[in-house]
Amino acid sequence: MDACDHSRPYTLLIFLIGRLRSPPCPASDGWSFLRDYSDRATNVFLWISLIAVTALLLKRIAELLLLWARSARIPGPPSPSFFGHTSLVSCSGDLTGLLGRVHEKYGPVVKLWLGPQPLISLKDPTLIREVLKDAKDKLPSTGWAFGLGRCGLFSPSFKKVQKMRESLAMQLNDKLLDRAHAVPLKVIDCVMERIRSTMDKGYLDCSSFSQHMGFYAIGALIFGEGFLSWPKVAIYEELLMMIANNPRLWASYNIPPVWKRGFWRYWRLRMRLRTLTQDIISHCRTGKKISSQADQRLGVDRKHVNTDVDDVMAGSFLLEEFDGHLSLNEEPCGSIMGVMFHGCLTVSALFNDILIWIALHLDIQEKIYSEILAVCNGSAELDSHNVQRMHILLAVVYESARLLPRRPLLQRCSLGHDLNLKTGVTLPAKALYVIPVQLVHTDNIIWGDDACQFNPYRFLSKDDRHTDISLEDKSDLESVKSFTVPSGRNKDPVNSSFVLNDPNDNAAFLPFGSGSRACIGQRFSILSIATLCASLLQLYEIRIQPGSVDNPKPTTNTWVFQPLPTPKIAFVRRAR
Ligand code: HEM
Repeated sequence: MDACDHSRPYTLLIFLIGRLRSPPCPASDGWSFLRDYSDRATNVFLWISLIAVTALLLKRIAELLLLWARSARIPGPPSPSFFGHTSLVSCSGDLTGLLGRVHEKYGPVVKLWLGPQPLISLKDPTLIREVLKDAKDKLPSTGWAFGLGRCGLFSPSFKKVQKMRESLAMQLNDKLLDRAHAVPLKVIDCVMERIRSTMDKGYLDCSSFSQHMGFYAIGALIFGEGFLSWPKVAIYEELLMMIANNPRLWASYNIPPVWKRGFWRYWRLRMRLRTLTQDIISHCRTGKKISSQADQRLGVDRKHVNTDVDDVMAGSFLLEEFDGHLSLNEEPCGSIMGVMFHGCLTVSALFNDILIWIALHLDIQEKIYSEILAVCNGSAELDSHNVQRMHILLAVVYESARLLPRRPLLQRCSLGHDLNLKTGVTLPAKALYVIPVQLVHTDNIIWGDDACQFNPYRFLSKDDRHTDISLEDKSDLESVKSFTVPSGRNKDPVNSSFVLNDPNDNAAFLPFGSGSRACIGQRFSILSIATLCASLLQLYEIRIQPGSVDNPKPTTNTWVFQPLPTPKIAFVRRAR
């Protein structure tokens, strides 16, 4: 037996105290103790890690089993393998079509398995409204979609976005739309200038023209009109679109695919975009500071000023809103770039669809033109108030948004608690809920037999009867063409004949989502798109260039409306 064994310290502390009190025992040097000690410490650490990882795994397995047991009651096709329907979903490449077939067989609430994760799809409008109201979270995505970094406004957790959503929505819906012009006149001038310069050469590519309009409208909304005269605006547009056209590739990776060369190219573009965004932000801030200093010097109280200057600066108040909500660990440009991407892509896509629809339906285009003349009553002034009275035009915007929703699937999740629906169905917490918007938007039971056709009249009702008007009832709409004003009662020529139904009253109208996470830009987008359309139609007829697409008529398959072809369009100046 070792002579010093009886006094061998067990912990490092006792060892150090022992060393201080008495000289080291010659038979056991300090090193062997330290070696022994580090072995024991490593063992303890490994054991603790093993127990912690096992506990976490067991907890996760227990949660999955519970989720599995709760979801098992929801109807759906049996899971073919351990991986569930994952391969079916990825092989078909058309989740909406797959959900359509499953809904047809199993009813309005169905379940598929994505590995151990249940995906619950809902197709009934009443249930959809309930779920979109109560399920406030979204499942976290990889966040690599645009490589924006932490982006507060589009964060999955409702708690994190709630405040920012509310105040931005207030700015957009109340303050901004109260202004005379939802889209600054300067944006409209820029667009007209582009048409003038391009039309000398011939035809315009519809999608790139719409992209340009969307970019200017959203840029001016966020940064103010100073955005339009910013010297780097063209490079910014090019970069933004280069990144935006590539998102799906990077969105599919859970970790950044650093081993791919394309990723680094994407990374460099994204860094350049971020630098440019910071540049425009400081450009706007400086402009704003200069203007408010000038106000102070001149003793101007902005609240009581209603001039063009006020309009010029008003747009960039959204920037202050963003500033106020940024937390310390958030990337400063994340939310702004998020809105830039989302706003530009959605607004330009909807605008593109509207141009094509009205170019394909010249009769409707003419009716809108008559409506514009009637509402403006000879004046060229198109303010927001006037545009809100253009019911056919607004109905065309709604119908275009309905037929080709930009988000074919809405997703939600309830992180905290199960959802007990009024019908008695319980949706388990942490499952992924999806709404196949395209299926709902093309459902004949909800929208009638012409669900897949372009019929803006479905959003209009006769003033006295308030019933939906379908294509067959078109004769009823002749009065819209002539805009006869009934004597004495109502001097508003359009409202006297027809009323525009609020599309959001219909739970199946979901191009902007619905409920607690609905799009906060809906009102702004509709009004600004309608204003841009009315400004164009006031001066030009929009025509499709013959032969620019093989088949200009859009098609539908069983479940899904196919994207519209992208034709070349011509702007034919109207005779005055
Ligand atoms: C035609 C234009 C637009 C369309 C079709 C559109 C559509 C959508 C859709 C479908 C959603 C998801 C809603 C849901 O899950 O229920 C959404 C979310 C959102 N939209 Fe839009 N959007 C448009 C324009 C805009 C604009 C101009 C802004 C801002 C200025 C904006 C801001 C947002 C924000 C912040 C969210 C996230 C809401 C959240 O997660 O809480 N959108 N949008």
